[in-house]
Amino acid sequence: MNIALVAHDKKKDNIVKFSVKYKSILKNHNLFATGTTGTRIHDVTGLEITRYLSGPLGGDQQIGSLIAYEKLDLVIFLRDPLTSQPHEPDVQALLRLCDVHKLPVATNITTAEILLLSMNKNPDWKAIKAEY
Ligand SMILES: O=C(CO)COP(=O)(O)O
Repeated sequence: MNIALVAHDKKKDNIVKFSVKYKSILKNHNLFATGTTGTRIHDVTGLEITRYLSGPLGGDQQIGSLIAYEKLDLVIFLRDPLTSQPHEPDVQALLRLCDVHKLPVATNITTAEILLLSMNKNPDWKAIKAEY
């Protein structure tokens, strides 16, 4: 699968912890990330990650472009719901595109675990998307 990993600053420790916990799964997939998130994950896990610009500098839009071209299978975007973001329109645009393209997207860690584990185990998940 092609998986995007993105996290707001207060959620970066969580996405790093998640990446360490699931490194054995993540290493078998193609990983994409916004700049700082990707660097944090790579530095701790050594996972190969295609890194884009930092989110506030256009990285969310670059991930959005991958979504628009249907290049991604899963987006894990650990949002910080308690802090306003200067690039909130970009965040909304990325999440909107996930819905436009019926892309599985997790915005909190519990959903992230459930989606990664179930999609990794069940390669037939694409049939759900195709059915509707
Ligand atoms: O801001 C972000 C998501 O909106 C994430 O960007 P960074 O990974 O560069 O911090």
